Amino acid sequence: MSRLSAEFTDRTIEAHFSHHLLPQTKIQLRTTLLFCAAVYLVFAITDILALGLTPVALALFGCRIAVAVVALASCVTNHLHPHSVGRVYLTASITEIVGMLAFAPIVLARPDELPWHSMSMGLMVLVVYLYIPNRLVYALAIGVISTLVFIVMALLVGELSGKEQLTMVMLLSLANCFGYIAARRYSLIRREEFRVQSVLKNLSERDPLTGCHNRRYLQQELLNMELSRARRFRLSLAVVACDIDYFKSVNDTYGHAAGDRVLVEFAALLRGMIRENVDSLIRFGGEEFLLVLPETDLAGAMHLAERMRAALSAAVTEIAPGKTVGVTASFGVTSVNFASVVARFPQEAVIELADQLLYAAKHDGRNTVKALEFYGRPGLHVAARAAG
Ligand SMILES: Nc1nc2c(ncn2[C@@H]2O[C@H](COP(=O)(O)OP(=O)(O)OP(=O)(O)O)[C@@H](O)[C@H]2O)c(=O)[nH]1
Repeated sequence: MSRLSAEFTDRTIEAHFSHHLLPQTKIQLRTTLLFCAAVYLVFAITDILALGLTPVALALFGCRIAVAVVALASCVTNHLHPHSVGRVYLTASITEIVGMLAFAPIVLARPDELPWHSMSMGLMVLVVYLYIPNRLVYALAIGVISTLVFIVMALLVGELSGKEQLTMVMLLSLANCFGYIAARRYSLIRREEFRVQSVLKNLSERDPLTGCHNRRYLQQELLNMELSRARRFRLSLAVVACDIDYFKSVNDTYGHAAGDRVLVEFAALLRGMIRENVDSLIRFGGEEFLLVLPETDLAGAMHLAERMRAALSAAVTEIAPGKTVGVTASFGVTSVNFASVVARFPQEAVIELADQLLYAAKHDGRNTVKALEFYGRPGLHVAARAAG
């Protein structure tokens, strides 16, 4: 993580983190902006008390209304673009800048009350760092620049003694320092929590040897999610079960470490042939893997399985310098087309069929692909029929 900006140095991880927090961030932004806008308007009372109901006080009220309108527009923009993280930061920054700009005429119109204005400025700076959700670097830039502008203005128009000027500068500098340090600490803690959560999630969902998803993830999340999606949009979903042939003899002949190497290479070969972020590869157990292929019909899945089978039988794994081993695999392929299948069935039924086909391929001499389409009948009757 970057020490200055308190963000992940890897932009992809940072984007993932921001999207993960987006719903919470938006609620926080809306609440804070509306609250700050209300406070800004209520403080018009101080203008009227200081200046009376004069045109200047009314002009200042206009500035306050402008801040409230920008805050409201920010909330509406974020509501209309629910998935944009960039827009959240942009609207937060614009509102902060407008809020700071609108403070300038108030200070200029009421120069006698500079100590109070300094206090308000300190509070506004803390709000920028700690309460309005924004990137820390933007908050830092807005906090520091507006503080400098305020100090210059105060020195030019105010009639503070040297001692008071020094106190004001010190207090506002401290507000910036404490605001930045606290916001940075908070930002780092939240990212560390996210990192730990991601590591734990990864550990519970992935197989440590091959990096593939594990059976638990398949059964508790993935398959259910993909089946529901395919059913909702009336799409095809294919499942391919594959298992290395005579894998026990690899272990027995070359040792367990060589067997592990073969498993890793096998998984890498399968992973290299599927669509990134669309298809999923699961280590189902031992040397058996499962592929879940959304929007894929039986012919497409069979074609892919056949390409995988051929690629594997042509490949070799280096298990020691200069020593290679070649393996083959058997494949069971099934697909369900929700454009025609309306019956509900337990998710295990698709895996069971792919598994049965895999063992049929083993019986048929191994290094082969067996495929059947899976379909259901009304009344929860589930059956399978051969493709084509
Ligand atoms: N090296 C290694 N071996 C494993 C792992 N998981 C399971 N195995 C081995 O995989 C082998 C599976 O053997 P079998 O179920 O008899 O299957 P096979 O020898 O591949 O025979 P067929 O599947 O019938 O072609 C066993 O020897 C297991 O110990 C693993 O993570 N690493």
